Amino acid sequence: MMLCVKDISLSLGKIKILQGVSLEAAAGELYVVMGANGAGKSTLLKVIAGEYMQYQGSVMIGGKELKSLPIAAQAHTRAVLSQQLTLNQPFTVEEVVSMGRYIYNAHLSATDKEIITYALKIMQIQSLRDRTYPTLSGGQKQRVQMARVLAQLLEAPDLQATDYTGRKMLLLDEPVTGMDILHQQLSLQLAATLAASGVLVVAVLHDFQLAAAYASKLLLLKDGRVYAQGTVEEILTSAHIKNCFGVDVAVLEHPHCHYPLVVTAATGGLFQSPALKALKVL
Ligand SMILES: Nc1ncnc2c1ncn2[C@@H]1O[C@H](COP(=O)(O)OP(=O)(O)OP(=O)(O)O)[C@@H](O)[C@H]1O
Repeated sequence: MMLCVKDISLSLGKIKILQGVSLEAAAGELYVVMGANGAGKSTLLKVIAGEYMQYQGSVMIGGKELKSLPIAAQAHTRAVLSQQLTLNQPFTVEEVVSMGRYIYNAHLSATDKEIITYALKIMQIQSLRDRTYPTLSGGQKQRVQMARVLAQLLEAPDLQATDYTGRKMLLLDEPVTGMDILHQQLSLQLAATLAASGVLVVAVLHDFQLAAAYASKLLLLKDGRVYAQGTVEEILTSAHIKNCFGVDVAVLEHPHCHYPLVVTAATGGLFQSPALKALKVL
């Protein structure tokens, strides 16, 4: 098992953010974390990324306790796309993507440069390479960030040439926020392709359809605890979604695809009187 999180708890200030969270994910999986705003998804990802070392419990990556791994070794094994990354300095797109390679060498080799160009191409941002990052649109920025983590992860300018099994982990926190439908699909297909090459991918997603189509395993968090984990069919049920998100949905069989369709059952119902009481608005 490449990633084994056992009974972790984390408090920030006086608030318990995560309580008794456990999960296991193997190399090659596309492991999706879902849950309502504030459920603890980003915090869980940050713990796995080594950003909060004061957690209780254990996080084993490739058989080693996270706390015992030197920072450089961590950066070489995993790439992280964080939520709400702010970068206000006028770096160009190419410079931002290059940051993914500087963790290996202070001077970029010919291979590093090929990987950077390849990542720009995969995320379809070559035409933006000389633009400054702060001037980009939200979805364009997110594509640049995907290209940066891709550049960090790859060992060759090719998606499928290398077997990354047991060596690389990709952590994506809401990677498709602001992206149009093409680039959402492109990003998840990229994640799935990397998973097929042995990368362990952990992604926080809010979109049920993307999760249904691409997740190999799903974890549902509620109030800092694991509410349920399992396959797409086990997790994406109308009862689980109602309990975690407070919304009535219908889970339908997709007419053409192997995954379920999650559709909201009614519009406007949240502002009818009993529902408002349940939401504690009245
Ligand atoms: N540094 C912090 N200090 C105090 N509380 C924090 C901190 N970071 C997060 N929290 C709180 O922890 C809880 C979980 O936050 P987290 O960002 O993990 O949620 P999330 O599930 O990723 O939500 P979202 O869907 O909105 O991104 C929230 O109540 C948040 O306010």
